[in-house]
Formats: sequence, structure tokens, C-alpha cells
Amino acid sequence: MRILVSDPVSAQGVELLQKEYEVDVKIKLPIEELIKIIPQYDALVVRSETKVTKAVIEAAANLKVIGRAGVGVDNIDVEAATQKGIIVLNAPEGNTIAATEHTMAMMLALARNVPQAHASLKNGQWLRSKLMGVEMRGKTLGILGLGRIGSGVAKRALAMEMNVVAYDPFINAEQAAAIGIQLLELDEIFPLADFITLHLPFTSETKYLLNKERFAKMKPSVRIINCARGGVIHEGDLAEAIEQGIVAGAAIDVFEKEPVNPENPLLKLDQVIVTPHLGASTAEAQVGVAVDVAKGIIAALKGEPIATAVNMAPIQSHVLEVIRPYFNLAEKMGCLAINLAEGRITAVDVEYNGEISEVDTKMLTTAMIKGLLNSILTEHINYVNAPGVAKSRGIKIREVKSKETANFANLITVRVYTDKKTHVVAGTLFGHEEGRIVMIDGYRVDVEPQGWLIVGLHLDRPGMIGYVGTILGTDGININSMQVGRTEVTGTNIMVMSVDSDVPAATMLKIKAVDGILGAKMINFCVI
Ligand SMILES: NC(=O)c1ccc[n+]([C@@H]2O[C@H](COP(=O)([O-])OP(=O)(O)OC[C@H]3O[C@@H](n4cnc5c(N)ncnc54)[C@H](O)[C@@H]3O)[C@@H](O)[C@H]2O)c1
Ligand SMILES: O=C(O)CC[C@@H](O)C(=O)O
Repeated sequence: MRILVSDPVSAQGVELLQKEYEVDVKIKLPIEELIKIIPQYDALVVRSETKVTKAVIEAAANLKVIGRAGVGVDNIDVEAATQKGIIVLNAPEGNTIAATEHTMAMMLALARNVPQAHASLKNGQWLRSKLMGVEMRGKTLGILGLGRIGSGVAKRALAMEMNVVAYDPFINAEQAAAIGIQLLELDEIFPLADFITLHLPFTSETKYLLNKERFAKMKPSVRIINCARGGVIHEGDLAEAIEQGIVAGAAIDVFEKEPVNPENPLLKLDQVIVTPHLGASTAEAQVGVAVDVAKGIIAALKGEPIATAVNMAPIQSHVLEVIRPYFNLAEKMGCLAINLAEGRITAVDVEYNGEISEVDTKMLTTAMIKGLLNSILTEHINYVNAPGVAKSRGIKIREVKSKETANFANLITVRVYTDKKTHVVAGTLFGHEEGRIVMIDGYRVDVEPQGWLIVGLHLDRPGMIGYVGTILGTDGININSMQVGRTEVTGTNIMVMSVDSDVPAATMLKIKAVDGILGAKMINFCVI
């Protein structure tokens, strides 16, 4: 597999990727060049400079995952990626502290005119009275967006004895109270705030959230800090509000167009201090996001679950801890169940029994669907596209949950309904990690879901196992485990054999032709 890194990311992340895959680092690629070379790659790693547009994604014939070394994914067409089954993941936590501290640095620098003082003094001017500042203590800070960075800023502002209020429609009052601040409506914040800092994503909802109309509602002494995304403030309106004395000053790290146009009106104002999108630029944050994104890319390429994918249902870390050991098992159970099934599949039930039923198991169900569909489709099925593909094929997926369990602490049961029959496969973990299939169509087995498996139905009479063993032996296929038992149909037995290598179709035909063999299936667990 090949990975393209198209923005500067820390060496630690690149080295992690190089341990597993071939990696090309090509910075500042013109978009035409990116479109030309992207079909060669399975994964793409970016920061904010590379614009992963629809055209890039359409050209990306082999791309499986795009990793963003940072939080904001607004430089990636996530919708186009999702439609193509490409996982988009980010590294949401690695630069939180960096961006939080940069916000505090910008707020203090704005309050005390630090950049203006520095520049004038270096220019030979001693401007003490002109550069009078304001204190933070006792002032009201309005935080727009109380997520990771917003709440970090809130805690630091409280330590500086500021009054802190916040607007975030997706946070409840208890969460805000736990930080020690009050949630208000947006319009309630404007007349109160001496400082307003933005920490929300750039979306169609937040575009130009602060504009002419909203500046007019603010205190005339208000100072604005933006270390989130350029487009959440209308830059022209802000410049005008500052010129008119409606806003006292602004500290801006992010711009609607980056690198910023030197003609941007904000750059011309003394009351505006700026940095070139440096929020995440600390040594620690860059190592953090590069390592996090590399781990995410490796997991994605190996088909493992990813906690930081933005176009899949998010998994909370305590849930991931519980369900992680079951992913491989669930996927293999999907593969086995679909291989047993005959006829048109109409629905699949996944039943969770035991303690596992108490956590969110959606991603395990997705793993099962992934295993099921990858066994029958040529298109690559992953955690992003599996539910959509199942739906488009008219397969109804249902989760059933019960804390009750009979023989195992935790049990997953997959039922595949077809227009002919229902097939049932159940699995559990032995110890904490070892996945086992413990039931196939009502028959108790103990099968490691790996390698190759033959499942056959035969008449309950002497010699049947011998015939099959002889065919396999003659064709050079080694049996490494074998179980035989009665099914619920009188006179019919089931045999389950793990073998060391792939079984050619010709060998399977010979087995099926044995008098008394009622059917036989070969399951290749290696294909998923
Ligand atoms: N300057 C930088 O270098 C830098 C570094 C890191 C992050 N960022 C940016 O900072 C911002 C915040 O990052 P984060 O890690 O705190 O993200 P986060 O997802 O933890 O927090 C975002 C918060 O915004 C809230 N929100 C969403 N839509 C909203 C709306 N319409 N109105 C009000 N609140 C809304 C969400 O509920 C959430 O609580 C993002 O835009 C991110 O891209 C910039
Ligand atoms: O890559 C960067 O330096 C910026 C990152 C930042 O904007 C983010 O959203 O994480």
C-alpha cells in the first residue's frame, strides 16, 4: 500500500507510517499534479494547505482513507469522500492545548498591545502613553463554541478572574456548569462581553456568524479573538466595525483565504493583531497530531475500527475499549453467515447478549456487515460505506440486545434471513482476545475464525468423514481440526473442518459428489 503525505507533518508521524507502508512526502503540489498522481495512493495525509476537492476524490481510484493532521476538515470534501467509501479521519485532540494557549496569548497580546509595542520599539519609538492596555480580571469573556478548545479557554479565563459566558447550542447547561460557566443565547452575549472568542467549526451555519448586524449589538469596547476558522467572521464587516469604533480591536489567527491576501483590510488596521494560522504550531502539537493521524491511517488500512473518523458514527473511547476485541470476530461471523446462506438475503439480525449489550454496538454491527458484504461484492466495503451498501441492496439490519445470557459471559449471534432459510452463527471471546465461533445453525462448535473452513451437511452413516478426509488428503489439503455432530434434522449431521490452505473448486466438487453429502461450503476467512 502507498501513502501520500502532501502537507508538512512531523517526522514522528511519517516514520510510523514508513514502518508499515511505502510513503511519499510531496509538499505544495499544484492541484493538477495532485489529481494526476492520486490514483497511485491508498491513503492521503494532509494538514490545512492541501485542498482535497471533489475532483481530487473522483480521481482517487485506490484511495481508502484521508487523514487530517489536525481538527478542521473543511479543506476536505467529506461528502464526496463518503459517497466513494473513503474514510476521512482527523486528529482532534493533539493540538487542543496549542490552540487554547495561542488563544490566551492572542487575547493578552490584544489587551496589552504587545505586537504594536514590540514593532514600534524595534522601530526606535518609545510609545508608552499611546499603548495603554486593559486588564482581563473582572471583564466578561463570551466564548462561542464550548468544545475542546472553548472549554480550555474558559478554564484559563476563570483562573484569570474573568466572568465567562458561552454560546453553544449543542452543549447542555450541566456541561457548562461543570466548567463553572453559564450558557447564554448568542444575542445575550453581545451586550455583556468585553472579549469574544470563537471556537466553532466552519459550517454553512457558522459562516459569517459575526457580521455587520451582530457587531452593531456589541459593546463598543469589545475585543474579538478568532483562532477557529476565517469564514466565521465577515472580514470586511469587522474591518468596518473597527474603523467606526464599534469594535475596539481584534486578534486574528485564521483567514477566509489563506495565505491571506496582503490587501485584506484587517492587515491595514493598527487595532488588529495577526498571526499566520499558528494556533496548532507548537512542537508538541505537531508531533501529537502527526502520530495520532498516522495511527488512524494504519488502523484504517488494516480495516480496523477508528475512533476519530469524521464520516462514520463516532465511538467513545470507553465504548471502544469494550468492543475492540470483538471487531475481528464480528467481521468473520458476517463472512461465515453469508457463505452459509442460500437465496436472496432479506434481513440480518445481530443479537448481543451479556455485558456487551450495555454499550453502543453499532460499529460492531457495521463490522459484521462489512465482513458479510466483502465476501460477496467486488467493490471494497469498509466502515464508511457498509451500512449504505447494505441499505441500497435492500438488506434490513436489526440489532437485538439482552443482558441475559446462557452459557457465555458475552455472545454475539448473527441471523441471516433469506427467501429460502435462516442461518445462524454465534460467537464469543475466549479469554479477553480470542474470538471463537461457538454455534453454526444450531450446532455447538468451537472454531477459530481464520484461514479456511469447510462446513458440510451429510447423512448420519458410517464412512462419511473418511470419504471427505481421503479427498482432501489426495488433493494435498491438510485438515487441522474437525468437529462432527447431529443437526436438528433427524439423520443429518454437520461436519466443520479447518484446513491449512485454500480448497480448489475441483476438490469441493468432488466432496459434494460423495453419496450422502447433502451440501458443502468452503469459507475463506482470509478474503476479508
Ligand atoms: N488556529 C488553529 O490552528 C486551530 C487549531 C485547532 C483547532 N482549530 C479550530 O478551532 C475550532 C474548534 O476546535 P475544537 O477542537 O474545540 O472543536 P470541538 O468540536 O471540540 O468544538 C466545537 C464546538 O463548537 C460547537 N458548535 C458547532 N456548531 C455551532 C454553532 N452553529 N454555534 C455555536 N457552537 C457550535 C460544537 O457544539 C462544539 O462544542 C475548529 O474550527 C477547529 O478547526 C484551529
Ligand atoms: O495544520 C495546522 O497547522 C492547522 C490546524 C488547525 O487549523 C486545525 O483545525 O486543527
